[in-house]
Amino acid sequence: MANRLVEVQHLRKSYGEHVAIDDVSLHIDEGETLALLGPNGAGKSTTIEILEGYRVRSGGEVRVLGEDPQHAGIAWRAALGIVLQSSGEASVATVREELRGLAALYPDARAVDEVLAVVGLEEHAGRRIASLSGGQQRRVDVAMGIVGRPRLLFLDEPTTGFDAEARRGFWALIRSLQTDGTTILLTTHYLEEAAQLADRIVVIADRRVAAEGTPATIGGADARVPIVRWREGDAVREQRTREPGALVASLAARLGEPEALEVVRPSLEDVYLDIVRTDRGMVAA
Ligand SMILES: Nc1ncnc2c1ncn2[C@@H]1O[C@H](COP(=O)(O)OP(=O)(O)OP(=O)(O)O)[C@@H](O)[C@H]1O
Repeated sequence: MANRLVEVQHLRKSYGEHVAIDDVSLHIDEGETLALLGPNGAGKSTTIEILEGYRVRSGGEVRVLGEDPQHAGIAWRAALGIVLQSSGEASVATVREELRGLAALYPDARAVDEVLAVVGLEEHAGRRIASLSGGQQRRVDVAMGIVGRPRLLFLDEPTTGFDAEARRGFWALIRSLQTDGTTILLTTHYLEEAAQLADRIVVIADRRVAAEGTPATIGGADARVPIVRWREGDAVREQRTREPGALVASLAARLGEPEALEVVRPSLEDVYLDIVRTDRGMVAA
């Protein structure tokens, strides 16, 4: 049976009168990457920071690496890698100095040069962190999260501010950590990122888990039914069908070459938006 590194049951957190999360249950098995998705303010950072031991929960059960984060000690913390949503003040130390200092605190740290190469910061190793661009500073955050060779890595919106090429590079980095067996909890607003990296996805909306599944199955089979779209006179027509080929053939028989014909398979982003809108009681577009 898979080794469960994270187990959350009926988690609840309120800030005074305001209930931020009401009933969140999820788990992560060793070696898995779980993406936690949800609209702004849904409670993703709150959930992650409770798992990291930075916030005190109001109710429910939480086990991370077998311990309750509220009472876990320094050895437990050394097994975690944490990339917070914002890193706060940028250090005046150089990238290499900062990583060396941090690596010295861990029992089995990665070599600093290896980490610099992996996050693509070799050429900037001698620069002060405060002088780097936003995307480069984010890579430093990721480097600091992985230098201790964590068993469990928390990535809270890690690629915000990355350009498209840097984001692809980051995905390659995460894949290499996955190959090494690192277990990862990721939050992101980039649905393509979740589709690329996650083994499983949990969507939080309206303070609860609204959906759970793999990138290919979340939202149910009906959410993936292809849409055939074409123009007929002035009107754009569309029809959802499990047999798009047959529909296209019948359109071609009736109309000749149909204008503006396309067959669209809903992306994870389409499915996610349906889940979130349905949860808010809105009619899915
Ligand atoms: N320290 C705090 N005090 C009061 N309310 C808070 C605090 N931290 C978060 N909240 C509230 O709790 C809710 C959940 O916030 P959280 O930051 O966990 O959401 P999120 O899903 O991470 O959002 P985003 O995608 O915007 O980062 C929000 O309504 C937020 O305003």
